[in-house]
Amino acid sequence: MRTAYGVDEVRAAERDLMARLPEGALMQRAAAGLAAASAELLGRVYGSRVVLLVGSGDNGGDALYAGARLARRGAGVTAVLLAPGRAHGHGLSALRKAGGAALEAEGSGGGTELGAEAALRAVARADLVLDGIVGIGGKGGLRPLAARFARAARESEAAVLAVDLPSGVEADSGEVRGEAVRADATVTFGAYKPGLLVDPGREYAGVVRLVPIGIEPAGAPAVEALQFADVARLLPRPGAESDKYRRGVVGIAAGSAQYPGAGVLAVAGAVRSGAGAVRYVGAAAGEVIARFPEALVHEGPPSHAGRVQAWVVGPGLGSGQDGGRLVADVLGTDVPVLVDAEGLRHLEPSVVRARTAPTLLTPHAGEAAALLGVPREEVESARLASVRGLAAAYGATVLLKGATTLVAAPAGAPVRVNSTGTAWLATAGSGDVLSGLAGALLAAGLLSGDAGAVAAYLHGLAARGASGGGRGASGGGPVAAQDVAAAIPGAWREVLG
Ligand SMILES: NC(=O)C1=CN([C@@H]2O[C@H](COP(=O)(O)OP(=O)(O)OC[C@H]3O[C@@H](n4cnc5c(N)ncnc54)[C@H](OP(=O)(O)O)[C@@H]3O)[C@@H](O)[C@H]2O)[C@@H](O)CC1
Ligand SMILES: [K+]
Repeated sequence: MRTAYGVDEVRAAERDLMARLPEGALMQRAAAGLAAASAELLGRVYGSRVVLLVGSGDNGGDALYAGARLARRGAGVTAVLLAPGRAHGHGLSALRKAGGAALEAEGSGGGTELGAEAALRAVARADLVLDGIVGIGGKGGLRPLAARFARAARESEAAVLAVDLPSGVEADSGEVRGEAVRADATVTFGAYKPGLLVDPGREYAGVVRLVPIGIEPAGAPAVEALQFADVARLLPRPGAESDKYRRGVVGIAAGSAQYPGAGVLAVAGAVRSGAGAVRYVGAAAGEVIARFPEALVHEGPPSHAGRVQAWVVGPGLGSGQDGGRLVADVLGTDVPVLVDAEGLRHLEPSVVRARTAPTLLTPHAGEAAALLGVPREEVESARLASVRGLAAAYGATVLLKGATTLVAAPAGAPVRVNSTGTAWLATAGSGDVLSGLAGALLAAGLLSGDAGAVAAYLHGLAARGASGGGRGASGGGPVAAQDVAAAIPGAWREVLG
């Protein structure tokens, strides 16, 4: 499991350790990790041009000490001081002693070159820029001078390495207000911060490397990401004695005369995901049976369809009264229910809260915005707060779709983040497949938070497999939703194998 801790937890762990170590020891560990990552990005340190963007806190101190190490190895290192009188004193001395220079980006203080213009020219000419403007002490959006240098770093050809986290990204949430540094890589210290795993912050961080400096945050992480081994542990495996009921019967109430395909794709996701049997209720029974003769189709309300261990309701339902009746009927059962897509339009918080069995809601940003009564942009810019808010309001587990998927439980457990997906996955019908997949896992007995996170993981992996993109998020070619469903068994084998 990859875990990420909030600023308060990291600070508390730092205090505990600092009390037992000589002064400056943690900063030296951080600087050593930064210098090693810098050397990797540069390829050759000797003769390279390195610029340090140095703010007024310890984040800038880390950059200065790393710069001193690089200067000793023959790099030409220039520190750009954004708050000249307040830069980390010992770090600045160390840099100067190692042969590095400093420019003052503000005011008309001393130094060999003056003013922001010279500093901006240095950034434009650099091979590597180290972003030590702010770390976990950052508050609000970047101030104007810092924002100007964040832009300059982005416009320069230099590789950009963020110290602890890209300046302008909120450590606890991944929110970005205005300008932020866009890094090719980030070296983070002691623990991942939520903002490095959650969009939009994640996109600014590039490749993230964790440098252990000895701190061990206590308590539950704020955010966690399942890894291969975690998913393998959670995946249901049929035993010799398993019959279809033990494997789990999943019910799918989806599709309409207008959108029969959504019903077919939700069934496809469930059939490919280990369900013992799939029952289908809805207007696309003919299409479903034609494609999946193994499905059991029923007429009448879902609650009369026979034994089911979990229901999926919503994909492709019309928004009319029929949809509302179907959702109400399914929510009235005492088994786990997943509500997706049009089904989400018929939700009453009080009805969901009153359920005794788990409910899993799977909105994309637009649907989440409608549920919260806010504009879509607000959900996209504050994804962590949005998913937590929805889970609390509905007393349900919520899976918020996106380039990274977030899964929040109502009782405030760590939010699960998944980034196995690929940009090719943003295609019509892929959400329907996800609902069938997650429904099958619910029917197999997984807890709703596990079912959501494991489904998101497999769905992303299947899409990568189908797109031929390997394990990278941007490779490969187009995929259709049915290709994703067909690739689920392969993704499953990959995890177990
Ligand atoms: N945790 C650990 O174990 C270890 C942590 N270490 C390192 O320490 C870092 C934390 O250092 P920190 O506490 O000194 O805060 P930091 O991030 O440098 O920023 C504070 C300064 O920024 C300023 N500022 C604030 N907001 C701003 C904005 N929007 N735009 C512009 N400026 C803004 C603010 O200015 P002020 O408000 O005071 O005017 C203040 O002076 C951490 O990220 C890691 O790199 C390592 O050395 C190893 C061990
Ligand atoms: K930084």
